[in-house]
Amino acid sequence: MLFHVQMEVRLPHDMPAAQADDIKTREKAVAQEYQRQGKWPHLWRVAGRYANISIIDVADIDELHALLSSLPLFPYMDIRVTPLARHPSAI
Ligand SMILES: O=C(O)C[C@H]1C=CC(=O)O1
Repeated sequence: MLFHVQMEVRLPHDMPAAQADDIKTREKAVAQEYQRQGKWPHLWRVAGRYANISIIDVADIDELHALLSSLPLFPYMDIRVTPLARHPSAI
């Protein structure tokens, strides 16, 4: 199943820089592992915002939730999910 996912990162302004850097380093490793597994085929930065638009390819909504909630930045992200169905005109 494909999901369009928009993630907006909102780190607390008073979070120490070292803690933020550690979370971002761990986030990158986890996100890249999901990409290697083929579960995260698209990851795009939204220009001008600390946000991304992603396509996630997983078996079902429970796996999607497990993936998203495993991300180190999960507690600091506003996440919007749109399930995608095949368009009848798509070739
Ligand atoms: O930077 C972001 O958009 C947030 C998050 C999503 C993947 C990743 O590596 O970081």
